[in-house]
Amino acid sequence: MRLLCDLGNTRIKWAWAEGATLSGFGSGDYSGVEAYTTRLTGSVRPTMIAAISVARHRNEAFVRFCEEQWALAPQWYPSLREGFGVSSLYEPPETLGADRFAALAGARARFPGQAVCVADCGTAITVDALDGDGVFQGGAILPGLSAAACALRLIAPRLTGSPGDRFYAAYGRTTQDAVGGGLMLGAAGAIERLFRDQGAVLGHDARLVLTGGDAARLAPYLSTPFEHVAHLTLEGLAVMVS
Ligand SMILES: Nc1ncnc2c1ncn2[C@@H]1O[C@H](COP(=O)(O)OP(=O)(O)O)[C@@H](O)[C@H]1O
Ligand SMILES: CC(C)(COP(=O)(O)O)[C@@H](O)C(=O)NCCC(=O)O
Ligand SMILES: [K+]
Repeated sequence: MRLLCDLGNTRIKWAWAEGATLSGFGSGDYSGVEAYTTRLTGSVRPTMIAAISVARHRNEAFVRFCEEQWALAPQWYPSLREGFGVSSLYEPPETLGADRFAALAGARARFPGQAVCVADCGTAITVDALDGDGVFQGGAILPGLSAAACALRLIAPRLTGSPGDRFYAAYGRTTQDAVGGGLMLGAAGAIERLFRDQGAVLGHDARLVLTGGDAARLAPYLSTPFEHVAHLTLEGLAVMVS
């Protein structure tokens, strides 16, 4: 079995792949001595390790871990101009985050021939336009929920706390609720606006797909129809290795 890993800025996510079939999904953060390693230690030896990373400073410890655990070096999958059904208009194409490219490859495989807007709600939120011919038309990057909360706290220390798991209205009556509503509705509104404007290059039958660590938390705030695909980036990486 292959081990697929996605090193994001907040967390590493992984899955085991047998062909296109994924199982054993896991995730871990980078706290302590790279806390994720305790969850992967003792796993069966993968036949190969495929990885993408947008957190270059985490790569060295990851490579060392793979070497010590399984005597294997991960194979890295960067963004391409062309490949796996995706043709990228990003300039230069290799500067597109590898997670964004993999998610597009995942979208192409899951929804062949269809226009898809991929909203990946992680450390950053990326909203990417993939047309029905597989052309990546471009996208947008904005702060993710935790990043936005953290930035507010840093610059305006009275704005403590970060959004919890309950539903926030647009009319918060405490600082906490006002920040919670602003962050959640702001992010959801931004995704919907970007999706709407991407209609100009995607056509109006495009589908909206949400993925990433905050997708489930943002889902109740969207009024546009969408699909939640929890592991789209790893699905794309599975396509890229097979
Ligand atoms: N167990 C968790 N640990 C850390 N963040 C989590 C967790 N579950 C959900 N999140 C949320 O998911 C976001 C990170 O999403 P993720 O897609 O893993 O990001 P990245 O790919 O940038 O590392 C965080 O900003 C946080 O709000
Ligand atoms: C935009 C990102 C920071 C998102 O990363 P993430 O939130 O998944 O950690 C990452 O895809 C990245 O570093 N991209 C490189 C810049 C670009 O895509 O233009
Ligand atoms: K990501």
